[in-house]
Amino acid sequence: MTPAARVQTSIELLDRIIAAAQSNGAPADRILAEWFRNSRFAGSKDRRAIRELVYAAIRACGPIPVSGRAAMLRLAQTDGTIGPLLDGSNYGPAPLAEDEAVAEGGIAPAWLVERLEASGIAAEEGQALLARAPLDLRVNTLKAERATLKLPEPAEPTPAPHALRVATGTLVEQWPEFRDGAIEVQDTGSQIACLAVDARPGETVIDLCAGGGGKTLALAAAMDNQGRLIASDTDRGRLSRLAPRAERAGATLIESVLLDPQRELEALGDFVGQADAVLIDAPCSGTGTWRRNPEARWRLDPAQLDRFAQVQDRLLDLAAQLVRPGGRLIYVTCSLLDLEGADRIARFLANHGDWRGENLSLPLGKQRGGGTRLTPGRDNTDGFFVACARLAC
Ligand SMILES: C[S@@+](CC[C@H](N)C(=O)[O-])C[C@H]1O[C@@H](n2cnc3c(N)ncnc32)[C@H](O)[C@@H]1O
Repeated sequence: MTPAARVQTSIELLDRIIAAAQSNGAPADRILAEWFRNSRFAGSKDRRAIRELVYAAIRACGPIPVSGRAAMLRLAQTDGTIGPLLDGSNYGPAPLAEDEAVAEGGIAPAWLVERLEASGIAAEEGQALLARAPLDLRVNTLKAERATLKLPEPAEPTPAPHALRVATGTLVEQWPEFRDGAIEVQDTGSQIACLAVDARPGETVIDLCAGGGGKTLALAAAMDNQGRLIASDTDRGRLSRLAPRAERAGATLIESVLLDPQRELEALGDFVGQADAVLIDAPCSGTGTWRRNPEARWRLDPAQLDRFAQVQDRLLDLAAQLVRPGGRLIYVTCSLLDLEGADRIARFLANHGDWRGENLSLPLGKQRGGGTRLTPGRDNTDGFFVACARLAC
């Protein structure tokens, strides 16, 4: 493909990504993967260039752009190589017309920027939300140790005890160490959220919103396969991804429990008042993960944020019923908004007099309200809010 054809293809893909964001359709990654699958004429260099152009254009626009071309024109204001390619050549984009729409820049739509600022995320912290995310691994202590593990490419330790950082784009899934379960891909922030659970061998631990089990696997390793580890979720598809991952990781203690939405306690009845710890990795806006999913900024609205907060409150109340006297619950969201972090744990503690907030001592992050917040700017992790509460004995 010519460089101009790559730009035009990126514009067309951006149109699809914008339409999908407006209709709650497929995420950008899936739209790109599908196009690559169906466009055999595009070689690996074309694919890499198109992916980079598309993501750079998404990052360049704050609010949702009116069109892919408007997004590309925005990017052209900072990337001088694009303008000359708007030349009307075969398969290339049409030349620039007078008064063409150029998308607005910025970090996010204005209402969301306001919410972030009110939550203490502005200036450099705001810019960092759109940087490129590093690629972190967790060494699975059921199979290996960070100090002695040999990997095919250089890897640097991060402040999480089992984490290693490798060059972004490294195809770790092809490494024998990945296939053998010695390593998992997991952001350092996510690993630190698991540390907050302080799961011990022999305990009964519930990972209430386990999804595909990213955190469950870290808890299994912390428990050294001893005790009971319940992985529950309402999403059958996500939960079904856990079993093969657990097998690869040698995590043998995990019990998966599919929950019925609104009737979660029916499947978890045996655990009422029994768990030493319940992790609530709650569904949220994902504002802390924009480095990986920058178009997620275009999918949020204020009503949706309020709905997330309601679900988070419900899950906190539900989890509290599962904890034994003296046990703990750990509340986590990958959001930087106080509405989904400090405000939620404050409400929980205000409504449950027999629970106390507990300070966490974590290798990264800074106190925010009744919890610890990790941010892409300060900690170079995904953004997380993590809080711990303990039930009186
Ligand atoms: C942030 S994701 C979890 C990610 C996962 N813990 C990991 O580390 O990979 C939130 C999960 O909550 C689940 N969820 C939503 N509503 C739920 C409910 N009422 N009970 C349990 N899980 C729920 C979603 O299906 C989703 O998998």
